Amino acid sequence: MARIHNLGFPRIGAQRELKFALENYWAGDSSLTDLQATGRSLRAAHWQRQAGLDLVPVGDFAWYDQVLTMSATLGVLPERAGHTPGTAIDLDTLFRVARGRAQNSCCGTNAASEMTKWFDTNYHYLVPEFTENQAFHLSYHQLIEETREAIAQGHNAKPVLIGPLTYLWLGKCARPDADKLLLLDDLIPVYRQLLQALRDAGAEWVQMDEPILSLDLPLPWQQAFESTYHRLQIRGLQQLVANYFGELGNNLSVALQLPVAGLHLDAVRGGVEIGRIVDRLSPHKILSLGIVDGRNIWVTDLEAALTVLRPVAERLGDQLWLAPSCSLLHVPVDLTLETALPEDVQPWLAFAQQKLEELVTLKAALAEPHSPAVTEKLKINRAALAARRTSARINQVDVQARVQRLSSHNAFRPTKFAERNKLQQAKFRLPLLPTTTIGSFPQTTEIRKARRLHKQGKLSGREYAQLMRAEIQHAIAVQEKLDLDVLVHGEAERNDMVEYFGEQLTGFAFTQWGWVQSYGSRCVKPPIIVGDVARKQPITLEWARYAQSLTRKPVKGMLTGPNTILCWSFVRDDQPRSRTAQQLALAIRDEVQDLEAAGIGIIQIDEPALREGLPLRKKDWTEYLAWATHAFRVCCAEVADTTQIHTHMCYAEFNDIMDSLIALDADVITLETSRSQMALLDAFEQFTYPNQIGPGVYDIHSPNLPTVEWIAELMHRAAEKIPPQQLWINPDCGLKTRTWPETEAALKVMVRAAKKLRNEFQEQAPKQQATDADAAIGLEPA
Ligand SMILES: CN1c2c(nc(N)[nH]c2=O)NC[C@@H]1CNc1ccc(C(=O)N[C@@H](CCC(=O)N[C@@H](CCC(=O)N[C@@H](CCC(=O)O)C(=O)O)C(=O)O)C(=O)O)cc1
Ligand SMILES: N[C@@H](CCS)C(=O)O
Ligand SMILES: [Zn+2]
Repeated sequence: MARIHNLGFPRIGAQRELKFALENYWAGDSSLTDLQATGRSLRAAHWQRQAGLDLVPVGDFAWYDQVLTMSATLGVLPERAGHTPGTAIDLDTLFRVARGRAQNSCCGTNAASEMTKWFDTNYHYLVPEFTENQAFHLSYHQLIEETREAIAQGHNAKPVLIGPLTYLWLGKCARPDADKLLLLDDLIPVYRQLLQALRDAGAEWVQMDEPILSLDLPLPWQQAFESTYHRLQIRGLQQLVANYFGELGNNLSVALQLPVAGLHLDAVRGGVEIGRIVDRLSPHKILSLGIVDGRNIWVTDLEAALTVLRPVAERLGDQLWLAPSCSLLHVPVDLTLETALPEDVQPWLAFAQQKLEELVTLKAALAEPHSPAVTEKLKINRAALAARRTSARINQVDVQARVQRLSSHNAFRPTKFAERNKLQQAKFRLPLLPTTTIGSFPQTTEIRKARRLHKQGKLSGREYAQLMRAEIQHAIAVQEKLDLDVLVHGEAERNDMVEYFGEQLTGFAFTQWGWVQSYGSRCVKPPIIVGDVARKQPITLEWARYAQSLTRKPVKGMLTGPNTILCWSFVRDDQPRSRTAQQLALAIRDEVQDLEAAGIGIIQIDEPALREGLPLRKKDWTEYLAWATHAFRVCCAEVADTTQIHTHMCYAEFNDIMDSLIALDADVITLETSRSQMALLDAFEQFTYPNQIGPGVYDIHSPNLPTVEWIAELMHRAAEKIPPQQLWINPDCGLKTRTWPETEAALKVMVRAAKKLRNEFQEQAPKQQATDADAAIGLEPA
């Protein structure tokens, strides 16, 4: 009989219990003992929820991030966080690595570790930092202790580890050209030590996550797999190597030849490979099929799944395991908590809990296909799928016709940037190195409370709008006082940059408890794209108009781009993503045009998820980038030459998509660059990026205050790569997670640095160059 297991359960808690426990602890409002008690009770509850499975995961619980836990386990923490190599690690050290340490603490400041996207998800991990002579030591025992904890509670515990090759791949070396594979020899003995300890704690199986098997790997990395896993064999412990997020592709032979007891495949994204793998699987090896989608929230088509599974079960018998395609970290916990979803939509959905129940049904259906319970479950599933297929909620003929008309033109702005730039400079008359921010200002407790009361009906629409207008007024006043050049309204009215837009569009559904961890204690509640998308009414217009009415300086209109709405929502799976992106683009275009007509001359269309949406395999890039950049251009192709379009991106590497960034043809792009100390700009230099760039000059995730000297240093580095006439000065990203005092203090420093640099750059420039530059930025020649 097939066995069922899970790759990972969401740790944050159905009601974000871990988030609140962490934030209380960090604020000094609760003790470490309280925090640990919350952790223990969440783990126990989550294992209990999974008790119907044959094996439950351990190690999916992390205090901040599972990659950080692995780094701590292996003793790979930066010394600046107070870690002495070779010594045991405590939770506070872990948090210092993740969050940095503010200036006012007793021991100076330290920068947080860099955070970046976990494959193509909206989850962010902390990048392991390898030193020149990195040594590894088993330094942190959370996984071992939790394995004992689960076993003591009567569970068949399967510890989950990030495999050594994926772990190395995710990290960065002090010397960027260093060969990380050289670290393997020292790393493997510590993995062995860990595996032995897990076996001694009572584990029979471990899951070694190696999702880099979904990537195009260089040959030495492919070759390293077999010998690594040979060296990791431990008597009495069976290993399941798990690949997810894609097909194995040209890593298929590598995976099949691994000297391990089992292999997990992402059968949702890599379903085409099942036949080939079953045919070549060594006898006695376990094949775990990730048949239930761990990345989306639609119910599984159980009949279709069984059609795939039956012949495999026939061939493999007990050696077949069933699982979700990947960890359920990326979906909300429990659909049964939802009380406000449309009645017809609810049966179409499955969250983590329901996905595990689907596995139970699939197992039963393979074992006893004709049992009344199975027949009933399949009947309910069929009915849900049929109702969704034929629902009137899905189709809007006029939206589809509009998209149809769109597909034929490429949506480039007719006038070249160089010409637009002159016109825009003449209009806005901005100084050299204009200053701006990325959009959001602090989302204070008062703002969130007001929104909660409004949602509960305890604060009227008028009262709520009044409070939000007061926030806008405050944000504008602060920015004027700081003497920023291009202002923003501050996004006070938005719960989230994606959910907020979804709420104003047709075709979306929303959850109350559908929280998914984004990083650390921060969560998002992705809206669900159920049907065709269109704008119901203007979305941001009144807020933007109000903000602009308060100042003579330009206020940027602030929109979320179609690709980002797509990536950060749960998307429909009944049409190509590209078509949904086109529908979203038309909706955003309507908003852009309304803003322009209302006199908003600068409009930012955020696309931080453009890079995240990139397929993991290069062969799929061209097609994606063509439709994604097209969707962006659709939003702004028809604005006047004098309307300045900004875009913003964060948490991404851009080297490999520079052509596409250029193809967006935004007048200004603002980027997160401070943590890489402007290294991200190398690609912009190399490709002679033609338009304007605002490289982020300070990290908004840290409460650490930047200094004028540090910002000046970064901007000097930027100016070595990009002519100063093309540069803006801004923070890395939005300021919603900061407090007002931190925000004002940091921006004050930023503006001071900008003024200092302006003088410097203007003095340094040779006369002729200065004249050209002045003309380019709209100043009268001297
Ligand atoms: C830019 N980023 C974003 C990503 N994805 C998005 N969908 N949105 C993004 O902005 N991915 C990449 C990055 C990730 N960065 C962040 C940064 C900050 C957060 C964050 O702060 N999340 C909040 C939740 C935000 C939200 O939706 N708020 C709602 C509901 C607030 C709430 O919890 N209400 C409570 C009551 C609170 C009270 O009374 O004080 C309740 O309803 O019970 C809102 O503002 O209305 C978080 O708290 O984690 C996320 C990603
Ligand atoms: N405008 C958004 C972008 C975040 S990526 C903000 O400022 O929060
Ligand atoms: Zn950002």
